[in-house]
Amino acid sequence: LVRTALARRRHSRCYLLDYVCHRPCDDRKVSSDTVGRVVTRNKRLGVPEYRFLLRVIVGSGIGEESYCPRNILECREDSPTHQDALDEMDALFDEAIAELFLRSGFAPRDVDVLVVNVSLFAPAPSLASRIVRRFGMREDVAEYNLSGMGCSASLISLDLARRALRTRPASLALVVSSESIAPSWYSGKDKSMMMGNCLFRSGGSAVLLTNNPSLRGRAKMVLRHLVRTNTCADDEAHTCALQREDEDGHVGISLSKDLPKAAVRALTLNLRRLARRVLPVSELLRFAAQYVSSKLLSQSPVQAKSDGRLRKVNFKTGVEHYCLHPGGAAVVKAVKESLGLDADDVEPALMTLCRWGNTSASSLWYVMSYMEAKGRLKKGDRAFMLTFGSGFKCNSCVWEVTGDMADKGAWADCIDEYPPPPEGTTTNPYMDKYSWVNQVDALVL
Ligand SMILES: CC(C)(COP(=O)(O)OP(=O)(O)OC[C@H]1O[C@@H](n2cnc3c(N)ncnc32)[C@H](O)[C@@H]1OP(=O)(O)O)[C@@H](O)C(=O)NCCC(=O)NCCSC(=O)CC(=O)O
Repeated sequence: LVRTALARRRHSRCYLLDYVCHRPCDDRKVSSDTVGRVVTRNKRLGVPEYRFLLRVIVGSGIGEESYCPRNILECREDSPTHQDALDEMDALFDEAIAELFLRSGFAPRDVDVLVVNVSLFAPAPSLASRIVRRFGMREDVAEYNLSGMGCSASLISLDLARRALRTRPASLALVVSSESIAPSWYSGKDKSMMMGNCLFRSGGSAVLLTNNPSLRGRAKMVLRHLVRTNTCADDEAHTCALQREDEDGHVGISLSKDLPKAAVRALTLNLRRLARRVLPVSELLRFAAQYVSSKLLSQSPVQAKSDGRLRKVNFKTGVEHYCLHPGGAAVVKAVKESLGLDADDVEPALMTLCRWGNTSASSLWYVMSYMEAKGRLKKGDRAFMLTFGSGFKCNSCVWEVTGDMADKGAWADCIDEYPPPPEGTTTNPYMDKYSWVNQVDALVL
């Protein structure tokens, strides 16, 4: 009985064997010139919208090297075809999944579980079926396809994959996360919906997991905890990232100004459940003692707020690295403040925004890859992954590094260029080219 229990426990572990972040072809890069052309050919927009877009894209910190689908480069953002959406996905499959098999030495027929998440594109047959066919996977592969689950879906897929593995001893799972940008360009002039065009870019990730104890020695990390939280029942939270039509009938994703606030609320709920599993007893006791003493002293909320330590656990006692969803500069800043992090902790998320943009569900794997490429992840370290997504959802997990993590991955040719020199010593390419919109009289154009 003991032996069976131990074997079951061993097989319930979830190891990360390897992962690949998609690097689209160089000719799909979105330079500031490209953005200028896309914006000015939209005849619905005028100087007030140009000024807004300039402010948002400069504030987002996105550089010159993120990627978009070909239909946008070919001036067809307003009339995408079904094939455009399929092409964007196929480019991810053919590059990232193929590289993952090549690097890991596993064959497509070794895969027992396949989970795919892409929010805004759900063709029939599914994208999961498309991958099975494209790579010639086995007839009995358990395939799952998730859509409409937003930017936090990669951890939902991870959760699904690890649960599916539990019923299949010594198996392999492939998790593919992406977002479909090709059919999702917003052409109207509602500010909350124009923001998405500035933030979201093409990307994707392919992640190989196993519960096979004999592969433990080849694993990069082991999954220690995963917690999923949603605030979907709250109206404000539910509508803060919402696909809808504007008043002229243009469809897009509207992002509310309250989104960072909703993210912090969902994060608080998530941490309530995660903290007790991750933090050392000494930190939990310290927090409990301070909480009780602040209650006994009937400390006013103002006093309590002025000394953040009274109210917050020190998360750094439980994890060393922060792999935060790069939803936008304001989202990263809100998380930084509520977790008491420093500039080093949020650098991987901000650099991911700068180089790749917000690639939705796959974003956090680019953040992990940045940390790995910088040589930050050492054996025994724990990395906290935190995602937010429409719903509203906050999902998090903690990995422990068990193997060598020294791959430069998608950052191979550029990791030394990040972080760029501090603001003030360089100029923003968008400001350089388009600051004139802040000077011209709206009536002149
Ligand atoms: C866009 C920004 C980078 C801009 O930052 P800045 O510091 O430069 O400036 P700022 O915040 O003052 O905003 C600049 C101008 O935009 C306006 N503004 C800001 N947010 C807005 C919104 N949601 N809707 C409409 N307008 C908005 C401000 O009022 C201001 O206009 P004015 O000058 O007129 O006052 C930041 O605001 C940001 O990161 N916002 C959060 C983005 C977000 O929601 N990301 C989540 C994506 S969803 C996701 O990742 C998950 C998922 O989809 O599932």
